[in-house]
Amino acid sequence: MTELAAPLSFTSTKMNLGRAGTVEWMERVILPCAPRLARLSFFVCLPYPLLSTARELLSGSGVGVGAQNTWTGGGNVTGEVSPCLLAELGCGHVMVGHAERRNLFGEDDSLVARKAAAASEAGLVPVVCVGEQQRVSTSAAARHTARQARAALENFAEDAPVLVLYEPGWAIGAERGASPEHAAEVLEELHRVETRARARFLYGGAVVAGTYTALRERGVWDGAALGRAVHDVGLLREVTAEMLAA
Ligand SMILES: O=C[C@H](O)COP(=O)(O)O
Repeated sequence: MTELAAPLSFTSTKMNLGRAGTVEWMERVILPCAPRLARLSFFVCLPYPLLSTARELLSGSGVGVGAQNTWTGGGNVTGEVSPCLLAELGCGHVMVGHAERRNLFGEDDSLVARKAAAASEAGLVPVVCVGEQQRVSTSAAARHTARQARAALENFAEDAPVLVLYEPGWAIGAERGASPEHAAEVLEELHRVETRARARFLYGGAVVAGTYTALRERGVWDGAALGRAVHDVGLLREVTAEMLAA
């Protein structure tokens, strides 16, 4: 069994906070929790225009900065942001293939694969997001998710680090996330198709205190992505304490 010293965690603010809101949130929630967040190798994925501000604010805190999306390289693509620029701006990670991008912009596995490869070549760690959009049976979810991961990482460098985030679309913002049993079966399938030594597996979707422990009891999860759990300092302390103790 693969064991990690401490689980990994991150969050994405999506488009929910402007500049002032992001600064306020970081000062009120992230910086006070920074010592424990650093133990979780925590990073925040932000809209492009806020990356430099965040880098400055979080400098020396141990909390990293990541992007929510990227493109497949550089060149003449109006309106996109290359992974090389993200690396230059100090990002360590970039999300690719989030459920919302697949849903709203029709991003498919082939595009996600090209983005992941380009991100990795630029020195970023891609967070490859996979998961069923609608509620389906556990076996169907496992097959679907494993197929997405296989396609996204088919030509990915064998020795490069990658985070695979299982985040079922239906669990995002839902009252409850996937049951540990459901997630465990999906994870098992993900481990079967993705065997790179430096691949790490995270769960996301309605994560609360207790989620990570319940998942860990049923499989080798390397961490969890936090959404609503990062809105409030008390909640974040609770969830991260539980993760560090798991
Ligand atoms: O994109 C997914 C979110 O980060 C999950 O958010 P949530 O934990 O509030 O459901």
